[in-house]
Amino acid sequence: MEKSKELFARACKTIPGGVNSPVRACGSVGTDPCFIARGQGSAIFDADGRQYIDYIGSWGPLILGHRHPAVIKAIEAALANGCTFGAPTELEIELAEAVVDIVPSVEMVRMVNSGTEATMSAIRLARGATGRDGIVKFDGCYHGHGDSLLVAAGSGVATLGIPGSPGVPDKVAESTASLEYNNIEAVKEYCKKKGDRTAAIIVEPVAGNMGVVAPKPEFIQGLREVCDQYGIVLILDEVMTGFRVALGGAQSLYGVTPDLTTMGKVIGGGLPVGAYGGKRSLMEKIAPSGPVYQAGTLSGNPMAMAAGIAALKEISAPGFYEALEKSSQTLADGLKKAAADAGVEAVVSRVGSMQTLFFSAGPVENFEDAKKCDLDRFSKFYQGMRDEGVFLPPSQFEAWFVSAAHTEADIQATLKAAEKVFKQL
Ligand SMILES: N[C@H](C=O)CCC(=O)O
Repeated sequence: MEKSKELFARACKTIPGGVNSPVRACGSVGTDPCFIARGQGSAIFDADGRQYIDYIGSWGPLILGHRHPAVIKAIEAALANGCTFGAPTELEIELAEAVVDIVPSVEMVRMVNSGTEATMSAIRLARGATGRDGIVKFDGCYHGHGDSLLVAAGSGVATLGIPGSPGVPDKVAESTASLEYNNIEAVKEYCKKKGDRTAAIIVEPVAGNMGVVAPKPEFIQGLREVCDQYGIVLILDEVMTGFRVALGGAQSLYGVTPDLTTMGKVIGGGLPVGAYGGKRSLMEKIAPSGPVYQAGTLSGNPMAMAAGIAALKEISAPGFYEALEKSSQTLADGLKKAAADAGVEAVVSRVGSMQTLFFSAGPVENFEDAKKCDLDRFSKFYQGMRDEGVFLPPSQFEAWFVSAAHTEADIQATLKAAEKVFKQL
């Protein structure tokens, strides 16, 4: 028996579904997960010793690839002083200062341990600051698994085809409205009726959890105007896009200034870090400087802070995003050509180093478009690529991530594999 299969059977006995996050199980693409033994640069190696070119990148954090020397060195140096203290350290200030320097809308920032924690805390802050309960999100956007935000969510919720989750009280779900992504008119209509009861509008400025869907400029910029009109807190959820689509995140690409930004993934350099930050007047409402409570035993963990600082330093180097854009574009253009040459209807939707291949004849602009794509074809494509040594997210409702560790040879090998697999579809 293969080692991955053996490990999966063993995991299923003690871990629900055999995994610690549903999308890893690969059930929707009709296969079992690969158990991973190690990673290096753009490559990962499974428990059976097979090597893959990795486009999951731990779902986004690994913009520098696996085991980047600067990140490893920083973690080792922090570890030498101890794992955790539950008391402030200078490293926390350094990471906070780096974030404030890079993202102009963030005047103050609080570190947490995950993107979910960041969005949950930002929602609480918006409710506490406005005295309102209502939240607006968008169909197919995913903001972690907090109760208020699982309504019509993307990512694993979309992959499993479930509308929400049992266990979320109706009262909580009722305070969240989910509207169509990229439809600013729907937001204006909603706010005419309920704007004065809405605490926050939260959005992925580039959707990555229904597959990658770019925002229409009038949508993303229109949200700012609506929030100003009704006194609503605008939260850009940049857990995926922050430090990813540009150094300053999607807000710098689209020229939108949010009240609050949620961050995760790249900010931790591969260790568990989330953060939320924004206007000083809002952030000062957080305990202990204000009444909105939020805390964390391991928040600001020294190893995680050190990894984040090292990662942000690397990605701030001149030319970093230009090089990433070049390899991402080569991959996207090559995939489009390979699909067209094979007579396969496909759309590559890309913003920077995030992209998704949709099996669709037309553009994908919202969750409804994404759900209409040929998911069966996606499953076959996924399996074919995996057999060829290319490790893609096992769901169309996810983003592929290109990292600085992907070489021209990696991209060309991926395209060669895709040419072969498209022809088999
Ligand atoms: N799309 C999710 C996060 O961004 C994928 C990660 C997970 O659910 O485990």
